[in-house]
Amino acid sequence: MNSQAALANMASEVQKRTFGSAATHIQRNPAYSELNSDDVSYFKSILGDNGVVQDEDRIAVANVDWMGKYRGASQLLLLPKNTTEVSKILSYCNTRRLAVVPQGGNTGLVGGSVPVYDEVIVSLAGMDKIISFDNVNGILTSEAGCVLENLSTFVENEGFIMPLDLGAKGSCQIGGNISTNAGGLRFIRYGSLHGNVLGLEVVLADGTILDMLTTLRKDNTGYDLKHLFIGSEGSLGVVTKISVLTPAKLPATNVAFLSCNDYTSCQKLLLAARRNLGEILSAFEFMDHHCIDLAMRHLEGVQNPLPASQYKFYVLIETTGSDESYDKTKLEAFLLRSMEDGLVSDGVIAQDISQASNFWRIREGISEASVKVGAVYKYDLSIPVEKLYDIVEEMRCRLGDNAEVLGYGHLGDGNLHLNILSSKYDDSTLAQIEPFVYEWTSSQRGSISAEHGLGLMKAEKIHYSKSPEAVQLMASIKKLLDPNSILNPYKVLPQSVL
Ligand SMILES: O=C(O)CC[C@@H](O)C(=O)O
Ligand SMILES: [Zn+2]
Repeated sequence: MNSQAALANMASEVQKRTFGSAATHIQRNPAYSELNSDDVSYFKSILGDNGVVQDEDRIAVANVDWMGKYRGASQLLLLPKNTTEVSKILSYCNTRRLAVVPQGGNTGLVGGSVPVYDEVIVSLAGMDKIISFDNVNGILTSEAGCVLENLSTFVENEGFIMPLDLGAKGSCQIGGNISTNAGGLRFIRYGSLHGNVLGLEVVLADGTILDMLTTLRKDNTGYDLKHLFIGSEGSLGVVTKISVLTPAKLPATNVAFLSCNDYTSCQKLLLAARRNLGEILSAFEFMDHHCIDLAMRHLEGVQNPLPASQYKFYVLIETTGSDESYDKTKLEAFLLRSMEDGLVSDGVIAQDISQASNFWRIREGISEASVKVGAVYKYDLSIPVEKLYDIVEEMRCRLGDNAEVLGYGHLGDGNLHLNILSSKYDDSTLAQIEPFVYEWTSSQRGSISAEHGLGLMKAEKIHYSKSPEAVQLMASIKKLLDPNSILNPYKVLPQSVL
């Protein structure tokens, strides 16, 4: 097969295997070169044989996302061990016009971390060293490929915690977390990575190493450029080192698992929790009963904390503070009062770590359980809390028996995860969901990507949440930093503006 025919074949294969409206009409950009044997030799000369992976099985793993939904056709996986090697890779790819996908733990949900066509995959997995920890100020500096859970364990041994926690912590990498501006379960208490990341080292598309790796809390010297890279999904540069502010670890954590009879009660409970638990409130997560049913069906070893009856909604509340008995008494009093006020129908406070882990396993495991069913359409929306559940109900009406619709997420942050489970991916189901879900979110002035990014899935949908002027400005920034558009192509921004 000649190379043109091979590419055409690859394109149609990618379209067949990659599901989602965004992917189906994007053509491979002909401006990109095709990889040749000289390129491979060059990469071997800088990375050694072990840093250049051509083994089909290993590349196959890196070509597909963890849901098995987005699949590229890359033939090359590179494993740099330091920033200089990343710089040499990008400088070469930029000159050669080879497109690149930076890859962290590949736990994303929007097809942002896998190739679309034959992009070279640059994995940060080999850059996983902790560089320093300032245990007076709680400032961690590390390479970007460190797995979040390893960093959590490290800082916890020092008496601190990571400001970020999420279900994928065992595989996701801090560089990927920062590149997607991951939100997660501690957002309500510690806020966004825009606030917690102090410094970054980033390699630009032409290989320039941009040293912004400060550990200062305050620094108003000019534009704060790191923010451009937090949440830009590897489309403006590759994050190679990070410094993060880690909050002190507090000794008392309590977790309650509650049920509510209706969504209005969940909202009122959130307000009551903010008022009554105040600064010790560290998580407020909600799930509808479809989520609990799914978790019980598909997660091994979990137990329903409230098995007596089926309730409509469940809420997980966590408090973290400095006084175990004071905090527990406060949470118990809050729970009792909420029951008297009719906001909570039933509830239980974890009596030990294993009960607390079971509560969290249910909440964190919903995403994992959702991909065991067949096909899952995932939407990650920011919507004003009072309207947040309306879209779940609208979707149920639209889809009827064709699908199971789940609503859960970080209620305390106004972030809904709308998951639609179906037996298989098909265009007719998709047509019932999109563009309605985006139009509806836009009509509420919500965001079509609260915390997962746009990736490939929503690159062409950005206009539902951003004005044409804002998108144009983003395109200008992309062209300035990556004029040959080699970094993570087809993602984040629509092709039409680039
Ligand atoms: O899979 C999803 O839709 C959500 C994943 C994650 O953000 C969560 O909060 O569990
Ligand atoms: Zn989430």
